[in-house]
Amino acid sequence: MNGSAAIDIRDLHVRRGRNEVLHGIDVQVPSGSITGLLGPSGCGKTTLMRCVVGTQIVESGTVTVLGSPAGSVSLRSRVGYVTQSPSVYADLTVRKNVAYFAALYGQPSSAVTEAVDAVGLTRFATQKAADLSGGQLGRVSLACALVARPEILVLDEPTVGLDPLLRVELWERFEELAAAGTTLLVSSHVMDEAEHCASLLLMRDGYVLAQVSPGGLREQTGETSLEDAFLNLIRASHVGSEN
Ligand SMILES: Nc1ncnc2c1ncn2[C@@H]1O[C@H](COP(=O)(O)OP(=O)(O)OP(=O)(O)O)[C@@H](O)[C@H]1O
Repeated sequence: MNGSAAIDIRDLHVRRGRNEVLHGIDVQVPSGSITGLLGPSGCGKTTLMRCVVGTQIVESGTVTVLGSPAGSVSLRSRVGYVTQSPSVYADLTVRKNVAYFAALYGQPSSAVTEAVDAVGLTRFATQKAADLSGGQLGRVSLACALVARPEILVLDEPTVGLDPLLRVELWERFEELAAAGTTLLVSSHVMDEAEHCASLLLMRDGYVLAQVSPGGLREQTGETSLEDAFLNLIRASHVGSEN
């Protein structure tokens, strides 16, 4: 990690429908490392990611990405985003889906092979996306983002529905990307995945309770399990409690 912030979020308030769902978030995401965004369903992880990629209307505050306001045209090829619902062309094969994005971003065919391999879909490269399982479709989406070789990768629950071996392999891939300088912001509600992250953003009910390393979280709470440590932090924070 080189120490500078790739993403700088200041006093961010976001409203969705009638409710404020992010309540003054202040966060700096370090470049060239993996930051895990963790918290229970509905706490605001996707909303925060949408702010980073510039697809969310914000009420107030600032989101600066690689020195520019989130959503700037200049960031389009520099920031990759993989949503929870896969967006791929059903009538194209796995390889052609990825090749399409490679062409958009001027990447060679070797990058296509590499991206398909990185998500464990080499065996399915010539299969139509329409004939894949949900988890496999998600991986095609991921390969489409990887092939562009963005400086920042924002991944919303990329390992949901994957078998344990593939999950481990994907996290290894994320670690390789971070080691090569890519900044990854990865959401999950599985605490054991937190172990792979250099920094954790622990969210609850629209607040960031802490930004801390896995080791720091253990130290701060005196717990050995990250799951227990997070619970400990939630109990201490009173966020979401009625009194
Ligand atoms: N389109 C919408 N209109 C109104 N409220 C919304 C909308 N989308 C999300 N919300 C609300 O915003 C809050 C944050 O949702 P968000 O999807 O960011 O949570 P999350 O942590 O990503 O959840 P999950 O882990 O289930 O994906 C929730 O209370 C949710 O009900």
